[in-house]
Amino acid sequence: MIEVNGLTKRYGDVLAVSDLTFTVPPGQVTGFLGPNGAGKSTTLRMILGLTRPTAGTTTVDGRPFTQRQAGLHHVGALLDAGDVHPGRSAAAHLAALARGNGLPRRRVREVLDEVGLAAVARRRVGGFSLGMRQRLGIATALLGDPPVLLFDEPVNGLDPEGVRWVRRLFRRLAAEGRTVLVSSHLMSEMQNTADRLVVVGRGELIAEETVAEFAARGGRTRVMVGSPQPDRLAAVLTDAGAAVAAVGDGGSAVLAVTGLTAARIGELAHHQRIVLHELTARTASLEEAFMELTAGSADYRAGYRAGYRAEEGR
Ligand SMILES: Nc1ncnc2c1ncn2[C@@H]1O[C@H](COP(=O)(O)OP(=O)(O)OP(=O)(O)O)[C@@H](O)[C@H]1O
Repeated sequence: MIEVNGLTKRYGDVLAVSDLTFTVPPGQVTGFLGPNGAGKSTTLRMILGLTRPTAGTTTVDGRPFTQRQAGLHHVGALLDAGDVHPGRSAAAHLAALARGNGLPRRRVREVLDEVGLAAVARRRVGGFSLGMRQRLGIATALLGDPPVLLFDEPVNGLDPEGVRWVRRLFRRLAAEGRTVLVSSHLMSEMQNTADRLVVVGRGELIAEETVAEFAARGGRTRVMVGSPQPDRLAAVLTDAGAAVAAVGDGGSAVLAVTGLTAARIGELAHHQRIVLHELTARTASLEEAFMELTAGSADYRAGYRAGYRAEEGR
């Protein structure tokens, strides 16, 4: 179990992490999601005691990680896959870590097998692809057979087969009762892997919930409405309580409307004698729900009043 309490990190004017509180329970995969720069890496580094918090605390199984004597036995982490001496072989890199942490030599062979690098164990890491480096980073995290595992963007550089493999690995580690925290900036990577999500944006906690709860949020429907009279229509719909955003770039204006059914929008338009060219209900994907959540969907209403808020794509 990882507990993060009121965690804050300031770099000069930048508030990288702001009063963050969440827990990561054992036996589950927790996705740590947020756009680039949201503060995920900084948080992981603070959990590991590599970065000192400006305020707040983090504990691993009840104690600050820095108070743990045998680090790799307690927490395994993949932070930066590039952080390996390029002249060393994968086996030599892992053997040095095993020695330094009092781990049996056989663990090197076991984790190399586990991550599929046994055949290239003697090759210099400098010649490894990004995907192979990620696998080596995962092997390093597994080396001490720890109950708590942190992975920072582990899927970067992996091919589709690698992505499937890493998903199965995380699920198995959680099924063994371990605490697994995996950061990503893509919802699509997490929706088939994680049980729970901790979502951050601009250093702040946005949501902490199960993927099922998040999916319910993602299942929200919005209605795409095309009209040659978008300004009047948008005013009518916002007055009726809807959130309205403009979609696309010119041509026939299309509004993305949430908070009213397609039938109600049609009735309102008819009542106000506003012409409609399109009226289509769309269910948002989880990725869209995530983007909307992290972009601050509350801006939609204000966004319309200040002029349309342009959205990309549909
Ligand atoms: N050592 C540092 N000095 C100054 N600013 C930093 C430092 N480390 C991080 N930051 C800033 O803190 C913020 C959060 O960065 P962080 O790397 O934790 O985010 P992230 O969610 O991991 O993003 P990414 O997915 O891009 O890695 C960013 O604005 C970043 O520029």
